[in-house]
Amino acid sequence: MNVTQQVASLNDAQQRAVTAKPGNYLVLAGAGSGKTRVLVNRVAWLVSQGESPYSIMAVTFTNKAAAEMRARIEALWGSALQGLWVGTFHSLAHRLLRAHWRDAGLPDNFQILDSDDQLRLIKRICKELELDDSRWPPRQVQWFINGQKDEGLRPQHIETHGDLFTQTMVRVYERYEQACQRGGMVDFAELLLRAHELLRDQRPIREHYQRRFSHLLVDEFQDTNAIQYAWLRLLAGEHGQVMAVGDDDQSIYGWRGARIENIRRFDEDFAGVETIRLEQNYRSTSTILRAANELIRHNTDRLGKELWTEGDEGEPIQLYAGFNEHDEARFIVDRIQEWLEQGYSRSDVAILYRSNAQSRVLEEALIRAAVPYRIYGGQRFFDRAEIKNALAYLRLLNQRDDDASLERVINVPTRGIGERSVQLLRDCAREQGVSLWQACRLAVEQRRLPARACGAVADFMGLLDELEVRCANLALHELVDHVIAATGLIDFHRKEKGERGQARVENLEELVSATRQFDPEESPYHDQEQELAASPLAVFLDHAALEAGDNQADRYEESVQLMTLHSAKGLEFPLVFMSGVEEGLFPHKMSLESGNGLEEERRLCYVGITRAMQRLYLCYAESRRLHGSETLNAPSRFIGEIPRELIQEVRLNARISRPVSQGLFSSAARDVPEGGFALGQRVLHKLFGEGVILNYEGQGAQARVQVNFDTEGTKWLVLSYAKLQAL
Ligand SMILES: Nc1ncnc2c1ncn2[C@@H]1O[C@H](COP(=O)(O)OP(=O)(O)OP(=O)(O)O)[C@@H](O)[C@H]1O
Ligand SMILES: [Mg+2]
Repeated sequence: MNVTQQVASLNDAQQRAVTAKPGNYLVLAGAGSGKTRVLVNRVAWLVSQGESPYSIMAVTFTNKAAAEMRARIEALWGSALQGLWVGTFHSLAHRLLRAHWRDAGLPDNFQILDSDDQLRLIKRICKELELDDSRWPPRQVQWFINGQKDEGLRPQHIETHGDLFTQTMVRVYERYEQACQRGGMVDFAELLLRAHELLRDQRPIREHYQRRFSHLLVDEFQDTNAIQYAWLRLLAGEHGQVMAVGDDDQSIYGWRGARIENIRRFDEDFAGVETIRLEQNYRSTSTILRAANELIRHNTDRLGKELWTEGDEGEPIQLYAGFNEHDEARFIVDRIQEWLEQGYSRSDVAILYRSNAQSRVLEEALIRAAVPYRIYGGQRFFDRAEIKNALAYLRLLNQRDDDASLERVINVPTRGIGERSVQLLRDCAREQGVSLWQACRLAVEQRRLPARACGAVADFMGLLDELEVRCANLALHELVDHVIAATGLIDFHRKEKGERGQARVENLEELVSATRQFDPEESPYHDQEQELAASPLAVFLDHAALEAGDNQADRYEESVQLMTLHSAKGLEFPLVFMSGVEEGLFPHKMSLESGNGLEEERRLCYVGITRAMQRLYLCYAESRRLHGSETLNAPSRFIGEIPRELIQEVRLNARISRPVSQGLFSSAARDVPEGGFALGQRVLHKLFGEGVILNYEGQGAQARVQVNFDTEGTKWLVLSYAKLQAL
C-alpha cells in the first residue's frame, strides 16, 4: 500500500491532520485516537509530497518509541529515509552538540554523565565544600541542579533571597558546573539546556537549523517541560511549522517539571495555530472507553474532549478483590495461564502497577508458574541498586569475607571512605593474600590509611559486628528491618527528593516483606530439613541470588510485560491488569498532599485503563503487606468513579462468603481448593487451639494454610497433616 492509500484509510479528522497545508497545528485528542499514527503518516505524506526528509524532525518520549516511530515511517514510505531526524529531546540535543561542540563551548570528546556518575561528582564537591551530607544530602542537591536546568536556569540566574538553603545549593551548582566544564562532561539536563543556549546565542547556527527543519513534529506534547518547550520555539523560529500532538488528560509527569500549560501556551506562542481534534478511538472496546471517559470526567482542569468508538461493547471490566497481595498475584497469573491456553500470546498481556515495589509479589507468582516476563523500562526487584545494597549488608553479616559485597557498601551511605582508601585496602588484601574484611582490620591496626579514613573503616567494622550481636535473636524479617535502618540505608534514600527516593525507600521496606516467608513460623516452605541445613538468612540470600539471576525472559522471547503505569504511556495491549487499585496506593498517599496531585493520579489511571484493547481487569487486595507493613486498604476511589454497570465482580466461588470485606460492593468469595476450608473461616487445631484461616498456598499434598491462632499467633501448616477442624 502506498502512502496515499494509507492516508485514505484514515478517518476524516486524521486525514485533515496528515494532509494539512503548511502551518502550526495542535492535534489534541484522547487516548487511542490515532495521534501517534497521524504523526507517522504525516511524515511519510510530507515526503511523498516532495518535502526532503532533511527538513523533518520528529520528537517523541522514549528511545524505544523513537525507534518504533522511525520503523513505522520507513515501512509506510517503503525504504529508509536519509537525513530524517527522529529521536527524543535528549538524543536530538545530543546530536546538535556533537555537531557543534566548539560553538557550544565543549571539547570534541565530551562525555555524557549518567545519573550515577553525576551523583558521585556531586558528592565529591559537597565534600570539598565541607558540607555535611546528612544536612545537605547529595541526592537532594542533584534534584535541585537538574530541576534548575530543566527550567533553563544557570547559577547566576537563581534568586537566593538570602536564603541559606538556596545559597548553598547554588554554591554547589557553581562548582559542579566548573567541574563538568573542566572534565568535558555533560549531564542529561545539560544536553537540553546547552543545546538551547547554542541555538539562542549562535545566530548562524540557529538560522541554519531553522531553515533546515521546516517541519517539527512532537508526540506526547503534554509532557514537555519548560526547557524542551523553549528549545522547540527557538528551532521553529518564525517560519518553522510545528505539529504538536498530545492529550492533556494524559499529562503524568508534572512531578518532574512537565508543563501541561504548554498546550495552552502553544496557541499564543505560535502563529495561526489550528487545533484538530480526533474523537474516534480505535483501540478499546466501548466498555473500556466509557469507563475511561467517565473516570476522567471527575477532573476539573481539562480542555475537554470526547471519545467514541465503533468497536464492540466487549466484556465488562472485571473487578477482583484479592484477599491479600498474594491472592491478587495468584489470581492474575491464573487468568494469564487460562488465556495462554486459549491461544493468546504472552506479549498480549500487561500487568500495570502504581509503584515499583509492587512488582516483587507479581514476579514471584510468575516465576513459580514458569511464565516468562519482562519488566518494561525498569529493573527486576532483586536487581535494583538499593536492594543490592541491602543484600550486600546481609551477605556481609553472613560472611565477612565476601569482597564484592564489602566493596559495594563500604561507602554506602557515604561515610568518608573514598576511592583512594578502597584502592589501598585492595592493595593490602592482595599483598597479604587476605579478604578485604581482613585487610580492613590490618589497615586499622597498622594505620595504613589516612586518619579519617581509618576511623571510618573502624566504624564500618564496628557497625557490622554490632549488627551481628543485635540481630542474633531476631526473626529474619526483623533482622532485615533492623539492618536497613541501622546501616542508614533507609535514611539515605529518604533524604532523596522526589519519586525516585520514595520508590527506593518503598523497595527497601518491601524487602522486609519479602523475607517474611523465610521465617520458619510463617513460611509455607519451611520444613525441618531446611532448618538443619541453613539459617533463614542464608536460605533467603540464595533465593535472592537466584531471582536476580537470568530469570528475566530473554529479549526475543515472548513474555508478559510488567511495568509501572508511568512507563505504559503510548503503549497498547489486548489484555491488561491494573493491580493494587487501592486507596493510599493508587491514588498514592503522597499525591494527596499536593493540590493537583489527585488529578494527576486520576490522569495516570486514565492512561492505565486506556492501554487495554479487549479486556481490562482491576485488582485490589483487601489487605496488603507492602513496604514492610500490613495495611487494610479500601478499594480506590477511582473504581467508584467508573459506572457500576460497566463493572463485573469476579467471584471465584460464590458458595462461601468472606466475613471481612472492605469492598465497595459485596465481597467476592473464595475458598481453599482442597479440604473444603474457606479463607476467613474459623478452625480448631489440636495443639494450637482456635484460629482464622488467612491464606493458602499450593495444592494437593502440598497444600498449606496460614492460620492466625487466637493465642499462638500466625502459623503455616501443611493441610494434610494439620487435621484442622472447621468451626
Ligand atoms: N483510522 C484508523 N483505522 C484503524 N485503526 C486505527 C486508525 N487510527 C488509529 N488506529 C489504531 O488505533 C490504535 C491507537 O492508535 P495510536 O497509538 O496512534 O493512538 P494515540 O492517540 O497515539 O494513543 P495514546 O494517546 O495512547 O498515545 C493503534 O492500534 C492504531 O493502529
Ligand atoms: Mg500515542
